[in-house]
Amino acid sequence: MKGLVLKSTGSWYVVRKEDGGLLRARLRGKFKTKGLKLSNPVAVGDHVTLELEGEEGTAVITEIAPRTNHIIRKSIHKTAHAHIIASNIDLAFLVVTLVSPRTSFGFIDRFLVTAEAYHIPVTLLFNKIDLYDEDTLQYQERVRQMYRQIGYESVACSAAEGIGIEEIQQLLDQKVTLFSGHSGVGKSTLVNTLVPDLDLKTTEISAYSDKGVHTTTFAEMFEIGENTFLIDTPGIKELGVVDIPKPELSHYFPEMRDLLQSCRFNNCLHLNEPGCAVREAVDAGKISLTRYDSYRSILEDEDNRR
Ligand SMILES: Nc1nc2c(ncn2[C@@H]2O[C@H](COP(=O)(O)OP(=O)(O)OP(=O)(O)O)[C@@H](O)[C@H]2O)c(=O)[nH]1
Ligand SMILES: [Zn+2]
Repeated sequence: MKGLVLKSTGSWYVVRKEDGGLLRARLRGKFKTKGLKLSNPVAVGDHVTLELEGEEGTAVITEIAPRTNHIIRKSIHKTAHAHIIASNIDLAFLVVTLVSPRTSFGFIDRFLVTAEAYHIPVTLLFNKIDLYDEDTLQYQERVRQMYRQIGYESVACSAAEGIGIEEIQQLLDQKVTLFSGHSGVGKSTLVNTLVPDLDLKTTEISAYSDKGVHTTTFAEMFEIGENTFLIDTPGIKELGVVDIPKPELSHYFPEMRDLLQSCRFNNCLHLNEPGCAVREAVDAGKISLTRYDSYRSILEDEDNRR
């Protein structure tokens, strides 16, 4: 039998069967995870093979289908171990706001770099546009244009006033979509506007979780329509940590990627090296200074982490 993992509660998983019904499933014995040292071999979003066991309607997970992608959180205690937050993500929505609170470009660009490294397409959702004055609206247009030019689409929306909701619903359709963003940008409000009956489904699923067992749930997947799923990652604002060697960082900036062959040195970090094609593009206004600043700031952080 095949299934889709919707939720992990420690040793038990909530799995959606192909007929839409839910099952409680667990792993048996040791489970091989190719090369990766993981604290959890099975993640939300995994497609698994199951065998029914006993009379209680529970199942055992015997196999995990290869993942198209996955996002990881490094364990704080055991640095060698990583925790897979979710897998097989078709699209990530990054909810941002220009006011109340203001999302920094540093945060946005860091998210985009990580998503590039994970091979997850991102669409930016500029929420709370009902609060924008004329100047902010114009500023927003310039910001959206900047991201559009390098390949990131965006939607201007207001969860509070129901603006842009249909457009977002069309983008979600038939996909597994991850919702991210800083606290307070309106993720919950947006999700509740998009899927008014989600609370109901949440309750149904949590009835399956073990009572009295203390576990931390990192992610949960919700079925919000035919073949359409949404992943919520409570408490996780970023996409996790990816170790990107400094000379490779520019590969994850789409607007820099095409220029890299043109730098004089093939290990160019695009800082002060002579004959740097990226610097030339920045000076010529072809690469935005905002993005270049983010690039430099991420490079510096890499220094600090070592
Ligand atoms: N004016 C306005 N307020 C909004 C909008 N969307 C959300 N809010 C408000 O912003 C505040 C934060 O919204 P939440 O949905 O809780 O934000 P969140 O991103 O889920 O925050 P966390 O749960 O902390 O991650 C609430 O007071 C919402 O009512 C919007 O489109 N316009
Ligand atoms: Zn260069």
